[in-house]
Amino acid sequence: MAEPKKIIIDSDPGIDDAMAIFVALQSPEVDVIGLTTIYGNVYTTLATRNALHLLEIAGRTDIPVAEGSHVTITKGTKLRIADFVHGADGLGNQNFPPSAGKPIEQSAAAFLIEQAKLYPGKVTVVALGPLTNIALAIELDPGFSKNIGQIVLLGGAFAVNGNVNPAAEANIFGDPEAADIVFTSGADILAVGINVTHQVVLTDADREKLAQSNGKFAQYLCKILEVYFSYHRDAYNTKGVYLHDPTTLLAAVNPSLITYTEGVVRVQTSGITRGLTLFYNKQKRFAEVTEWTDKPTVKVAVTVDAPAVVKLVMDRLIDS
Ligand SMILES: O=c1[nH]cnc2c1ncn2[C@@H]1O[C@H](CO)[C@@H](O)[C@H]1O
Repeated sequence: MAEPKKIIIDSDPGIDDAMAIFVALQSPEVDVIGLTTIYGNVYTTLATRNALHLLEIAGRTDIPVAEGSHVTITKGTKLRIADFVHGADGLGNQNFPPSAGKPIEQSAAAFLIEQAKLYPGKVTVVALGPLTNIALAIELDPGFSKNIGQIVLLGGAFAVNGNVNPAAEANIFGDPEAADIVFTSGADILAVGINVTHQVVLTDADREKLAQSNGKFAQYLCKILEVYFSYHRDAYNTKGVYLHDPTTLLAAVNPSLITYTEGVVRVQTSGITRGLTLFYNKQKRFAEVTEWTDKPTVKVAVTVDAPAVVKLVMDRLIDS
C-alpha cells in the first residue's frame, strides 16, 4: 500500500467535525499529523478544548493541536457562532469535562507553514471551518501556497442557496476576505460546497445502526448527535443530517468519491451577498478585464457518490 497521505485538519468542532476527525483517525489511507483550530461552530478557545477532548477520547493525544485565530483576517471580532447547530459546548450540550491536554506553543498558521515546508507538496490541509488560518499562512509565507500539497475545503454554495442566508454558506460567511485570499492564492484547492454535501445524509435509521453497534466512536457520536438532528428537523424539515465535514474529509482521503470542475472562484465581501462564492468556468472570453481574469483556477466538487460516503462513515465509526 502507498505511504499514507499526511493531513492536517483545520476545524471548529462541532458535531460533524467530531465525526470527520474520528473517520480520519480510522482511515489507514491518511496520517493525521495535527489538528488546528478556528472559530465557527464555537469560539476558537472552545474549538481547541474540543479538539483536545476528541483526541483524548480517541486515545491519540500524540497528535499536536495548534490553536488558530480568534479574529477574522481583517481583525474582525464580531463573529457568527453556530451554537444553535451544535449546542453551546459545540458537542451536543454534553458538557464533557475538560481534557488534560494542552495546545502546542505554535499558532495554527505557524504550524501549517512549518509542516508544509518540512514535507513540500506532501501535506493536505482539510479545512472544515472559516479560512482565516489558511489565509494567514498564505500572507505570512509567500512559499506556502506552493509548499502545501492540497487544500481540501468545506465551503461555498455553488449555484445553490447558502445556509446562513440565500447568498452565503457558513464557512465562507465566517471570513469572506480570508476565503477570497485562499481561492486566489494559486494553491492546489478542492472546494466542496453545500451543493455537494447536502446530497450526503445520515438518516435516523443510520443513527440507530450506530447506536446498536459496539463501535467506540459510534457510541460517543450517538451521545452528541441529537442536537444536530433536532436542528435539521427544525431548519430543513428532514429526519436526517447533512454530513458536511465527513464528506469533505473523505474527498481528501479518496478523491474518486467525487467529480469536480475547474475554474476561478471569487468571494463577495460586501453588501447583501457578502460571502457569496462565484465560480467562473472560463468558457467565455469576456471583452473586458474582470476581477476573475488571470486568477488561478481551483477545483470545485460537482457530484459525490453519496451512498459510498455514508457507507464509509458508518463502517469506520462502527469498526472502532
Ligand atoms: O444553518 C447553518 N448556519 C451555520 N452553520 C451551519 C448551518 N448549517 C450547517 N452549518 C455548519 O456549517 C458548515 C457547513 O456550512 C458545517 O460545518 C455545519 O456544521
